[in-house]
Amino acid sequence: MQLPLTQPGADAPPQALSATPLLQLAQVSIDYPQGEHWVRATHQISLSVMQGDRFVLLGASGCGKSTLLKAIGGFVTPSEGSITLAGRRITQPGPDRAVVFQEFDQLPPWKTVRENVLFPLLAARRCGRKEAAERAELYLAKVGLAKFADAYPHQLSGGMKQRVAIARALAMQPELLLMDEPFAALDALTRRRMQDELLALWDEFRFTLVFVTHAIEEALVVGNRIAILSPHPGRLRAEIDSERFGFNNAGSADFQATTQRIHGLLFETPRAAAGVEA
Ligand SMILES: Nc1ncnc2c1ncn2[C@@H]1O[C@H](COP(=O)(O)OP(=O)(O)OP(=O)(O)O)[C@@H](O)[C@H]1O
Repeated sequence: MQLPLTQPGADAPPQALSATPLLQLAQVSIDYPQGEHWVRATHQISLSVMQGDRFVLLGASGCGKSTLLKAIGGFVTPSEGSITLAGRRITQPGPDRAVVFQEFDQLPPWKTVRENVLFPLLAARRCGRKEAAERAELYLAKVGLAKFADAYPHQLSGGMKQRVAIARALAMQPELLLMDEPFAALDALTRRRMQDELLALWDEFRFTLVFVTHAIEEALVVGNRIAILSPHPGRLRAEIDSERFGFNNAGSADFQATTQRIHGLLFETPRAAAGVEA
């Protein structure tokens, strides 16, 4: 069976043809200084993310996924190319992009769960105090943590901390939710549950997500589109439409075949990737 792959630089998938991309990366290269030299982390990557996409950046360790996400967040400046959000060039971090990281220590430990969600809302003047309080209650309830609003991060499990980070990010009602391997440090059962909960939140709020992972199955389940990056430096190898995959068909022949093909693309085994090489 042939995968619905598009080659790098090819047109966007059919459902998006008439829409304007929310996020656009055009020929983005990023270099880091290393001694007297520069090391290229990503090379001329072009991508378009549509409103409501669950867009996954998938690649092996060191291929530049986090670097690309940091550049979208405005924390890293590309050496060439441009990144635009709703037509505006990204040059610095802003409250229109909320980030959830992998690390459990992303929540200030001296603030309660409620304060953790409230603080960025107030600091960014995203809304007034009353609305901020209402948003904090709403999103904490949505991630199942209403009863823990007065707890401190050290009193929570890893999964609960990630739920707070997600509530904090969603409460900002950002144009883009950026997630950098948010579930990678969780045990397998919790990880799966968190993926499920994230999809349920997306069903309700339809935010636009850019999600970094190195796990093929996670990419297929979470994403509706997947960009596959090759390593050293990271280049766009292929783009996959993964809308049809979910937990309900994770054992299917189609799912397994797609997993194998992606594996071939990631690790450049020509046979496995036959017919879908970029
Ligand atoms: N601050 C930095 N300074 C110098 N080099 C860096 C820096 N951050 C990342 N790099 C280099 O850039 C390349 C891409 O790193 P990056 O963390 O983006 O990859 P990744 O795909 O997210 O990897 P992983 O899945 O292991 O987190 C690597 O070679 C890394 O060593």
